[in-house]
Amino acid sequence: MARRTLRIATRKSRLALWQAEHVLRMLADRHPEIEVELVKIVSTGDVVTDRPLVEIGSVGLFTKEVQDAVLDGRADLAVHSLKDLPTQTHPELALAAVPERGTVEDAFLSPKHETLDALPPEAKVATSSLRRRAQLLHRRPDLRIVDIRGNVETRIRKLHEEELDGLILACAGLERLGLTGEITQRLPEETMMSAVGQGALGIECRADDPEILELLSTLEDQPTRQAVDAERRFMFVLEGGCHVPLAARARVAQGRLTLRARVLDADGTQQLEHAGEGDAEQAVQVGSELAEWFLERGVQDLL
Ligand SMILES: NCc1[nH]cc(CCC(=O)O)c1CC(=O)O
Repeated sequence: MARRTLRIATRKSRLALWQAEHVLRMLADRHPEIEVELVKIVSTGDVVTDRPLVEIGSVGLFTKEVQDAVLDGRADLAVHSLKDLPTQTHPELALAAVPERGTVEDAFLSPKHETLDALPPEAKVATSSLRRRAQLLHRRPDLRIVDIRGNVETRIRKLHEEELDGLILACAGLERLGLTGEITQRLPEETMMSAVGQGALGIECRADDPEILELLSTLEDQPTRQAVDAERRFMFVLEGGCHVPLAARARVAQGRLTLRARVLDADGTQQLEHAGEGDAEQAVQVGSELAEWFLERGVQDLL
C-alpha cells in the first residue's frame, strides 16, 4: 500500500459511526500495517429533519454527501447502510465490498403493548417508511400511522414523549447501538418483510482506484453480496427511481438463492407477493426475473 493512512467517510449519527468503526476494525484486523481514520460528514437527511422523508423525496438523501467526500478525494472509501444506498450506482464509484449481513428483520417497539397485534383499534404507530406504513395498514387498516424523523435515538425518545403506541425500527440498528432492550417484538417476515439491503453495509470507493478496490475485497462476504445483488436488482427493475412500498428478502444456502418480494399500494389495500429461486451465482438474474413477474401482473398500475 502506497498510502499509509486510509480515510473512511461516514455520517455523524451514532449508528453511522458504529458502522464505520466496525469497518475500521475489520480493516485494522486484516491490514495491521495501515492507519485508518474517519472523515465525518453531515448529510441532507440529517439536516432536514422537520419534513417527511417522502416529501424531501430525492434519492440518496443519506448517502450523497458521503459519496461526494470520496469523489473529491477527501476520503478513500465510504461506509453506508446498504438500505439507504440508491440502486442506481454513481458511474465514478464502485460498491467495492459488502461485508457479512447483520440482523435483517424489523422490530416493533412499544412501552404499552406487548405485540403489534395486541394494539388497540386506531392505535398510533410511527414510521417514515412507505414500506412499513403499507405493510402495517395491510394487516391493520385501522391504525393511525404518523410520520417520524430523526436518528434512532431521537425516534425512541419521541416514542416515549409523544404518546405514541408503537414505533417500527430495524433490529440491526438497535443491536448496533446496544438498544435491544427497547425491542418489544421482532417482526416475522410474514408481518413485516424487510427492505432491500436491510442489515447490510455497503462500502464504496472510486471505481478507478484499484489499490483500494483490492484492499476492500478482503471485507467481502459472498453469500451476503449475492443476496443483496438479487434484492437490489429486483428494486432497480421495478422502481426506475420512484419510491414505492416494496419489500424483498433473499437467502442463500448451499449455493442456492431464494428471493421473496412484496409490493403494496400506499395504503396497503392491495398486496402482491411472490418468490423466485436460482443458482446463487445468478443472483442478479433471479432479481430481474422476479421483478418481471410483478411487472407482468400490472404492478405499475398498483403503484
Ligand atoms: N433509513 C434509516 C436507516 N438506515 C439503516 C438503518 C438501520 C440499519 C439497517 O437497517 O441496515 C436505519 C434505521 C432504521 O430503519 O431503523
